[in-house]
Amino acid sequence: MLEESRDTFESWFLQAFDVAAKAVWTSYYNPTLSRLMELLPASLLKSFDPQLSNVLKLLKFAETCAMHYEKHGNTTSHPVIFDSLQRLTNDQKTVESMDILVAGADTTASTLTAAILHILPAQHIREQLVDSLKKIDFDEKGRLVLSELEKIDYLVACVKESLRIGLAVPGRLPRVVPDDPSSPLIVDGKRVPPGTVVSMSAYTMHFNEKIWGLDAREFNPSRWLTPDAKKLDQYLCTFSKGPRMCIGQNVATAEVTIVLGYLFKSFHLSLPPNFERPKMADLFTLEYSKPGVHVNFKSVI
Ligand code: HEM
Repeated sequence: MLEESRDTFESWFLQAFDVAAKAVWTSYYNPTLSRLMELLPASLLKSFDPQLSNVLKLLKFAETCAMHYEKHGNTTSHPVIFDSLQRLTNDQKTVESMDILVAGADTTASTLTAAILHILPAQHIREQLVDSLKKIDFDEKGRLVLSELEKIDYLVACVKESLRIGLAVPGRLPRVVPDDPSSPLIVDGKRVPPGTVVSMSAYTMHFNEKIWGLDAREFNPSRWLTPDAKKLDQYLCTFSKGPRMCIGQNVATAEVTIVLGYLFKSFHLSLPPNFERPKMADLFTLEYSKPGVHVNFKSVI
């Protein structure tokens, strides 16, 4: 993917995400249209919108991954997701593969964009982060070890604050109230009938001043370093909560920790003088307008 374009991060893979993301609200609010599209053959769909061919290519890619496992089994030295999906039909395996590809890419990228956007203009935060990273060194293979990075409190605080303010999935996540008389859903003293669709959002939770204080909308990693900061963890719902919460949350947190650690240890990063903040749009995941965030890199070594 990185090799596809020399000067930009454009790739068919990411274009497929853009098209799929834009279709999310159509399928939410116009389920009949999205059901109709499911019935149409791929060739016809492509003639409606040529960009859809990248989504179909992504689906094909997911199918190839699932079929590769079917034919060869696990060819790696570690467990893979398909080991746990053996009860599913081939179509279901393809959809699960697609789910993981889509769920894990833009969300993590969006969180890192938020981190860069907030850390670079705030000199005191940037300097404190760079300073905190002096506690560790690259290993003999030039890598930063995750378990060592996780011991750097200020980096961990920056990661948590990026997950909070970046809220890569900002909107409401619907749930159906179960029919369980032993544990009815009571809100403000009123019983919500079973079958009702209810939802809450990371957006309302993460900007609630009663929880985070008057600076709820500011990027302030230090809020995670106070003596009673542990209690804030329960209000961080970037990955949702409960049985359907994100299965990739540990991978995502590790990725953000490693990338921030690596970037701020290896480079002097700065925003160009004519920098303009990209616009944000809630397309189920939080997307930033093109061309994204341009950053000046200067090697530390
Ligand atoms: C910062 C990065 C990420 C964020 C903010 C995020 C957020 C979320 C949220 C809020 C949900 C719940 C959706 C709902 O309740 O309807 C979810 C589900 C999911 N996420 Fe993530 N995610 C991230 C990274 C990842 C990664 C790296 C993977 C895979 C490697 C992943 C795989 C999944 C899957 C498969 C689900 C569906 C789980 C289910 O329905 O049981 N996510 N994610």
